[in-house]
Amino acid sequence: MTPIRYELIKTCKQTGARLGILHTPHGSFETPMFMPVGTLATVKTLSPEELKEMGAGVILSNTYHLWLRPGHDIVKEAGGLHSFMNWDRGILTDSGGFQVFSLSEFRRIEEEGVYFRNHLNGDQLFLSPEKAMEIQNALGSDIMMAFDECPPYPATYEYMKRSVERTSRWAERCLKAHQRPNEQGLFGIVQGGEFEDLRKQSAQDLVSLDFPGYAVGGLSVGEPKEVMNRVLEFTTPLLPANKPRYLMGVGSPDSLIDGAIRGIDMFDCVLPTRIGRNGTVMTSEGRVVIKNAKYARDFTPLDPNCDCYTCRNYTRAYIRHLIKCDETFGIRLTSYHNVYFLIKLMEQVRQAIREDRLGDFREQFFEQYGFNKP
Ligand SMILES: CNc1nc2c(CCNCC3CCCCC3)c3nc(N)[nH]c(=O)c3cc2[nH]1
Repeated sequence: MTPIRYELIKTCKQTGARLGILHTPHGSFETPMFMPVGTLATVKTLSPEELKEMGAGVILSNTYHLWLRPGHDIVKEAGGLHSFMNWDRGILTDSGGFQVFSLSEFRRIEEEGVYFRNHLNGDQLFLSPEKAMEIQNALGSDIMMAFDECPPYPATYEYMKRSVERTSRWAERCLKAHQRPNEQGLFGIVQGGEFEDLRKQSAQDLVSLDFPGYAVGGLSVGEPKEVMNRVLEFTTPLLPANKPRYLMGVGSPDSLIDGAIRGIDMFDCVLPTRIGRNGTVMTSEGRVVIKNAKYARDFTPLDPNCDCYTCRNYTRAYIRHLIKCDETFGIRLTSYHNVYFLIKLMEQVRQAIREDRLGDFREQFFEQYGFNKP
């Protein structure tokens, strides 16, 4: 029996968003949830204790990166990723498909797999469904992702159709290569771009293989937000209501709320730590670029409505000073706040679902954050 189980608690009467619990071998966590990204076996600058205190449940890592460095064999020898990085809650690993397309040039896609260059030293590499499963098996993640192609945006219908069919064949090969289905859950990834019939074909192919969970891939690749929302509107209903739905690579606060409203349960995004590293923070009143001179004598917290460690103890002026001086403590404070902000945003989304008012919450949040400003 699969170690991953989704429990639907209730549906928001105002929007249709779902409140659920994701049960994993490393704990049970409420959804909708935001999953911090820990590419190289660390959520950059933050400790596991800090992640726990802010309420992180599942974090992400990646087949491609850990295969290259330190090597999945070393992680396996350490007893798997949980012990290697001292994280005893949930871990989801992406299959490397996306990274091959986003990090590497000169790639060649064949039926057997993808030939590409190591983005660190230019060596020729080959990744396949079987190889991606071997690596994720060694990493010991609670949730593995099928090896897929995330096509570029935009792509022609013909290209997208061939890609969807190959991704479905690759998903089947992943299932066959799955060595420990009772210990690790494997999610299928729905592709098809913005073409409704291809999304339907992809979803039907994958649902017929009965995965414990499904991801909506191929989005947040440069398409307008209206396109993403439209694709979600006709894709999530194709997925079983009793299985978790993961929207890959999303995202900004508005996209998290709009994704939850369209039936998504799980999100991941590098945004909080990535923009945090250049001193940009998400606050309840919109983005703050802390290097801006206007904060030089601003002795208030990053976000007046935030109770995180950073906002309780430090001022904008101090954090601006650290970031401008390239002091490491500065990016720790901004990263902590940004991850905390998205995790707490999802707590507010879950509370709004409990009280059947996620539509009202969306209005109020968008207004305060400034998403509705023309
Ligand atoms: C940012 N937009 C976006 N990301 C996508 C991703 C990556 C999701 N994030 C994974 C982390 C990235 C950093 C390292 C750790 C794993 C996608 N992944 C896959 N496999 N397929 C997609 O269609 C797919 C589509 C995506 N769109």
